[in-house]
Amino acid sequence: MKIFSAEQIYQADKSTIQKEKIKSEELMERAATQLFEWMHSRLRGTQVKIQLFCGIGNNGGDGLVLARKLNEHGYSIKVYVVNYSDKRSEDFLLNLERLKDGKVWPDFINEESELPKISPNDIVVDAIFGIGLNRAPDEWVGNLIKHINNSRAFTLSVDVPSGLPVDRGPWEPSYVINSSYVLSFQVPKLVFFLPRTGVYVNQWEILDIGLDQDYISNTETDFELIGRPEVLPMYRPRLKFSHKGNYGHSVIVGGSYGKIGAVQLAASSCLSVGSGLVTAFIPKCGYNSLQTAIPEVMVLTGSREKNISGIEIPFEPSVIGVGVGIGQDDDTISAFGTFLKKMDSPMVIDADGLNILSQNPEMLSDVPELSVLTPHPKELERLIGHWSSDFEKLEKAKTFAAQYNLIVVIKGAHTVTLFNGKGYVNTTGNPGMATAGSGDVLTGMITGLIAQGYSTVEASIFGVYLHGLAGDLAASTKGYEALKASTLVEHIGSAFSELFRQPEMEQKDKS
Ligand SMILES: NC(=O)C1=CN([C@@H]2O[C@H](COP(=O)(O)OP(=O)(O)OC[C@H]3O[C@@H](n4cnc5c(N)ncnc54)[C@H](OP(=O)(O)O)[C@@H]3O)[C@@H](O)[C@H]2O)[C@@H](O)CC1
Ligand SMILES: Nc1ncnc2c1ncn2[C@@H]1O[C@H](COP(=O)(O)OP(=O)(O)O)[C@@H](O)[C@H]1O
Ligand SMILES: [K+]
Repeated sequence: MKIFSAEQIYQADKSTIQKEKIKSEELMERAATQLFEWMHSRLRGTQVKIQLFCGIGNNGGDGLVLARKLNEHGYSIKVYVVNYSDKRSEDFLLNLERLKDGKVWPDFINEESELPKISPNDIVVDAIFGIGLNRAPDEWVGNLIKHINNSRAFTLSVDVPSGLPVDRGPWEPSYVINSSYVLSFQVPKLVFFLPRTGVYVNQWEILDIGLDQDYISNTETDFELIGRPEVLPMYRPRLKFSHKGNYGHSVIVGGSYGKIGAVQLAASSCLSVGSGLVTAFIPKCGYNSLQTAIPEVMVLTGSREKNISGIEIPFEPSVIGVGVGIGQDDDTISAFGTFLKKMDSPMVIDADGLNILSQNPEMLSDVPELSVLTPHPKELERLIGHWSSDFEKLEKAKTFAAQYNLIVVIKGAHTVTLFNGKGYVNTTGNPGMATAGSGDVLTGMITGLIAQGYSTVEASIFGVYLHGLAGDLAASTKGYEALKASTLVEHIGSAFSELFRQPEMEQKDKS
């Protein structure tokens, strides 16, 4: 699903109005009707107090239309207009009149007003600012936002949490609504998925308000949300008369004394994702444990006992995944540098492989183009330097990826894969995956997919999705805390099956 910028959403809006020959107020009515139906289908007339805080733009207009509809259906409502500017939008004004026609008179809140009482049992509708926010809210509006947050009432945000700009970080982090639920129009907003701004959004859902589909499909976006519909077409079915030679030979290079487990996890996930053959290249100390733990994996050892000091692979592998548990001994660093110089086909680089690159940036130009780098935020910071907002991070990482023609997978709650100026935002995964070794599993999975013929960018997007899905399936039986990286590996198979689960089967399961 495409993630639009605010500018593109306004364009979609315009294009819909022109094409359907409707007025903007009709689009607002359509949007707010969706909001109303969402609430009404859940509340079914329950007499809970609903406090609606409406700004003076179109987001506020949506709130006013919703208030009118709630009122018509007998809900107990209280409407406030947060009067932060004289520049009221036309559709706001029109709907203010319509609300008054229905004998609802809002209270106007300004700098002098007392803060209204909000009980934790109330429902707050947050329609103060939408995607039109273009500067920090004034202090008194910020204080109102803080007051709403402190009330602990269920807060339903219209389109976006008020105070959260959609194309940058907030000016003042405490002047943003902490939304219990965001009902966002037509397209998801990037800020919902980034670590510093996603925290304002507990849950979100898209309401289809029928914006122009032609515009949506013909418009290129900088970011795309990756769900099942996006990854299914990437899947490469296994053929009946195929053999292991058709699915590639992966090599996992890594490990050092005390960190052989990282290679074990990567090699075993590489096999589980379907690589035909897997060889691990490790220091001698890991030979027995690895051979014992995973009989399917072939093991090559370097000349040293405790670390890798030279990387020699006596055959032509389909792909190499390097770096997990490899450490940063001087001779490992120089072995890695020599190895990069020899290599010309794309590889996957993780963990200390990345740390070696950040400390020896001259090696970056030897990384084969289209290779995949899988940093967690700390590793990324070492590679690209500090950032002051998620947006700056993405820009810097994009520039870095473009400079070396690489794929950069920024791991986290919503892993973002960057390639060719575009970001692919993952939707699977859960906090149970914040556990030792889960990144090693991802490295093995991406490597194993490349071995089978997936392009490196597809392997990254698909691998990240499957990895998160395996995590979600694992969490559904193990919970978050008990989830271990090896449990992720065990669930890779069911993650594949889950991809092909039919909606009918899901329905049956529920009944
Ligand atoms: N296509 C769709 O998806 C549809 C969208 N719809 C809805 O429209 C919403 C966008 O509405 P919007 O453009 O009127 O902007 P909104 O967020 O209400 O802000 C109002 C104005 O406030 C101002 N302002 C900005 N920052 C400020 C600040 N800090 N302190 C004080 N003032 C500030 C700024 O005006 P300025 O003062 O800069 O001239 C701004 O224009 C969208 O989120 C959705 O809910 C639906 O109705 C139909 C279909
Ligand atoms: N809160 C979370 N939600 C979803 N996925 C997560 C979360 N925390 C971590 N992950 C995933 O788990 C993996 C952790 O990788 P990493 O930090 O490299 O772990 P390790 O170095 O221990 O192997 C990444 O793929 C990341 O996306
Ligand atoms: K809002």
